[in-house]
Amino acid sequence: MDWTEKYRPTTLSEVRGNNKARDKLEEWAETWDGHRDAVIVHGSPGVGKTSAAHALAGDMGWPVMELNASDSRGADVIERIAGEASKSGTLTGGEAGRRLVILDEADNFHGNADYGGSAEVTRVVKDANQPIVLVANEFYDMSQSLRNSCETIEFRDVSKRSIVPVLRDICRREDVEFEEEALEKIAEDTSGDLRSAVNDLQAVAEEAERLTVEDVVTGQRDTTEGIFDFLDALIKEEDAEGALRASYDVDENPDEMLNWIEDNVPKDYAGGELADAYEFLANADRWLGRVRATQDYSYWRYATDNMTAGVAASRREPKGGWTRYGPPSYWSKLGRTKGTRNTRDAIAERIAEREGTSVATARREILPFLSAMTHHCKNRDLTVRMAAVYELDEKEVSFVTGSGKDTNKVESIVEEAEELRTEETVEHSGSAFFDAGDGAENANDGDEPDATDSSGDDGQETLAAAGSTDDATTAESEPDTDDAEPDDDQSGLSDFM
Ligand SMILES: Nc1ncnc2c1ncn2[C@@H]1O[C@H](COP(=O)(O)OP(=O)(O)OP(=O)(O)O)[C@@H](O)[C@H]1O
Repeated sequence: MDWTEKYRPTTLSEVRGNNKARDKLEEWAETWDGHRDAVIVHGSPGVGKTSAAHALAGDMGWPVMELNASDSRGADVIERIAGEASKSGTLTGGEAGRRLVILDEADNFHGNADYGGSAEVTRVVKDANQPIVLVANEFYDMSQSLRNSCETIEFRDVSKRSIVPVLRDICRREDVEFEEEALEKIAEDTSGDLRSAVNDLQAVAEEAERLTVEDVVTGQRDTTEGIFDFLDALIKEEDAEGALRASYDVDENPDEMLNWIEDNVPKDYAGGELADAYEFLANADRWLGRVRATQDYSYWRYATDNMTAGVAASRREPKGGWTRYGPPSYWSKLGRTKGTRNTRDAIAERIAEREGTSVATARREILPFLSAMTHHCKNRDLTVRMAAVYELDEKEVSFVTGSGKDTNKVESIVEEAEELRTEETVEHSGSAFFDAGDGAENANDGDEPDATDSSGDDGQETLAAAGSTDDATTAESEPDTDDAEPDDDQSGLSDFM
C-alpha cells in the first residue's frame, strides 16, 4: 500500500508543518455560520492542502463532497450540492445537513468548459449554502473575482524540521531501522514537498534492510541513470519499437519523461528530423492534456508511444558519440521549489504591470519567451535591457537566463541595467524592452538617449527574427562568452540571438 495514503492525516492535529494555516482553517470552519465565505487553500503540491481539508471535515463531523476541475459534472453539481438549503439530516456533529465541499484543482477550472467559465464558478461559490474549500497550487491562476470573494489561506512548503519527524514516525510504525541522517537527506532533497518525502522514503525502505544515507543517494542515482540510458536508446540507438521498450525501464511519469525528451532531443536532432520529433512531442502533450482533463490514465500509452516510437522514428541520420544530456531546464524548474516560484512570480508581476497583462499570462506566455531569448545571457545586450525594464536583480536575471547568479556576467549585467535605468533611457511605455536597442548603445557610449527612435515595429521584427533562429535550442556546449565587450557594434536585436 502507498504510504502517503496509509499515513494521510485523519485529523487536523496530524497535519504537520503548517500550524498557522491549520489553525486559520479550523477557525474559518468554526465561524462559518457567521461569515459564510468560501476559503481558498493554496500552496505547492504535496504540502497537505487536500489532506487538511479532509481532516477538517473529519474534525467537524461534516461529510465531504469532493469535486475537481477535470470533473465533467460541472458547476451545476456544485450548485446543487452547495446551493441546496440545509435539509434535515441526522448527522453527528456540525449542523444538520451541513457538508464540506472540496473543490480540488481550483486553479484549473478554465480548462473545463463544463463549469461554464470562471464567472459561473465565482457566482456559485459566492452564493453557496455550504462551506467550500477551494484547493489550488497557483493562487494567481484563479480569476481575481474568485480570489476576492474568498478567504485565503496559504500552505507553505513543509520545512525539513517538520518533515523528519513525519518520516521517523512512519519508520517506527513500519518497523524500518534507519540512520537519522538518511531521513534528513530525504527531507532535504524533497525541499518542502512532504508527499515526495514519504514516497522517497517508501521507495528506499523497500530496497534496504536498514536505511542509510548511502541508500538514499544510490536510490537517486539509479533513477537518473535510468533516464540517461533511455535517452541514449531513444535518440541514438533504437528503432521505434526498441525505444518504446526502453521506456518501460524508466522510473518517471510520462509528464516528466516528456520534459526530459523535449529538452535533450535538440542536442542530437536537427532540421527536418527535429521538426518531426517535435510534432510527435506535441501529440504526446495533447494526450497528456486529455489525461489531465478526463483522469483516464489509459491515454498515457498514446502519449508514451508518441514520445518514444515517434521520436525514434523521426531520426533520419545515424547518431553517435557522446552527448551531455541534462535534466529539463526551464520548464521543470518552474514551480519546483518555493524559492524559485517566488522569484518567478515576482518577475511575472513586474512584467504584468508593465505590459498590461495578467500575472498568469506574463508567467506562462512572456517569461518563457524572455528566457529563450536571453538564454545564458548570450545575447548580452538584450539581457541588459530586459533587466533594466523589469528591474531584475541578480537572482532574477539568473532565473530567467539560467546563468549562475554569482557570476561576473550576471553581476555586470545587473550593474549595467542599473546605469541604463538611471539614464532613463527605458522610461517609455509599451514595448520599451524591445525598442531600447539604441538607447542601450547610447548608454554605453555615454550619449544622450534618443527617444525618437522607439517605434513599435522594431519589436515585431525582433520577435520574428528571434523565432527563426534555432541557436537557443541547440545550445549543447556552452562556451561562456561573457567577456565579450558590451560595446560591440551590433545594430539589430536579431544579430544578438
Ligand atoms: N502537512 C502534512 N502533514 C502530514 N502529512 C502530509 C502533509 N502534507 C502531505 N502529507 C502527506 O502527503 C500526502 C499528500 O498530501 P496532500 O494530497 O494533502 O497534499 P496537497 O498539498 O493537497 O498536494 P496536491 O496539491 O498535489 O494535491 C498525504 O497523504 C500525506 O501522506
